[in-house]
Amino acid sequence: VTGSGVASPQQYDVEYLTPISVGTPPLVLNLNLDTGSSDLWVFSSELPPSEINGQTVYDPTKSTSAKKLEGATWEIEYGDGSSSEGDVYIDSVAIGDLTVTAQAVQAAKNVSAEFTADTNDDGLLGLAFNTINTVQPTRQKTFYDNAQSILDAPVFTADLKDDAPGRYNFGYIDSSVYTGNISYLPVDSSQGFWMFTSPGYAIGKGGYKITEMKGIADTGTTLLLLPTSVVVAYYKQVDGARYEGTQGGYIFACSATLPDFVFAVGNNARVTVPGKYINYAPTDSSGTTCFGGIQKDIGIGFSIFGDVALKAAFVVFDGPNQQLGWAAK
Ligand SMILES: O[C@H]1CN[C@@H](c2nc(-c3ccc(C(F)(F)F)cc3)no2)C1
Repeated sequence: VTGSGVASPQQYDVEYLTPISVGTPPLVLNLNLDTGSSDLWVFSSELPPSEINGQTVYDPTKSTSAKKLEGATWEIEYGDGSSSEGDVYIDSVAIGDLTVTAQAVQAAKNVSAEFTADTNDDGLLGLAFNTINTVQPTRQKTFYDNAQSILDAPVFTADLKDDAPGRYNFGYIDSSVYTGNISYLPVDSSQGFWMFTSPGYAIGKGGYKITEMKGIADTGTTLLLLPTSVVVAYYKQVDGARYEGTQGGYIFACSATLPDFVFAVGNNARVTVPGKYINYAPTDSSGTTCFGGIQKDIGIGFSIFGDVALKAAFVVFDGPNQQLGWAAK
């Protein structure tokens, strides 16, 4: 079995949403597929109406295949401080032709203001490792983990694009959407993430710099968060760029030319992030000052290769072999 879902960018590619069917009859929810977490949670009829603002809600009492997981609860907090919590139902979940009949669907009873404000996002579908699922007293498996036994190949791929629809594929590698070879790196899943180490980088036409960057492939994070030394070196190449505490990062004139950022995957493969992707978005409606797509990873404990980096590559997530594949496209 295989499955495929379109990944539609929201404004400024801040996140990508994929249509997922939940329950019987199938209810289509637009979920944020997040390789940096492992909970599948949805806006639900159990929320206070004040916390719903246009989202489609899952009502388990309307799904003939829903079964309450008695006594189970969950609560999660994301990197930006947003959060949600609720209870759990076992129900059918499908992405394209791929159906998992007994998937833990975490119904939200409360969501933080950031989620209420994100009107197109009906919830998240976590694609990291089961060990960081937050359901108590018994953690639940991710959609990908549940699907592995029926998938043609036990992998999923991410093909995110700059301001254009991309795709998440499950169970196969579509060789028509990437160029050259796929370079595989070992994954350290001990913290529950798709964590890998890039051995070095280059900035624009500059020389290659050997420096280990240990980070996670995280489709749910918008930007590319890197070690301070790398970020300082990058913005030294951008005239007028400066760190602006009140904005929370590096900013520059929107008219600035940004160099490409190249990171190594293994010892002889490279991913080139076009400078255009690193001119992330205006900081205000005047559009004179722009916010950088590369920022510091301070306080996280590792780097985060978010959408700014991932949309420059075709990425293969291979759980059973604990490896990440990277290809140009
Ligand atoms: O926690 C790490 C795991 N992956 C990253 C992630 N962050 C979000 C997120 C989505 C939507 C919102 C909101 F709508 F603005 F509230 C907030 C955070 N989704 O994945 C960070």
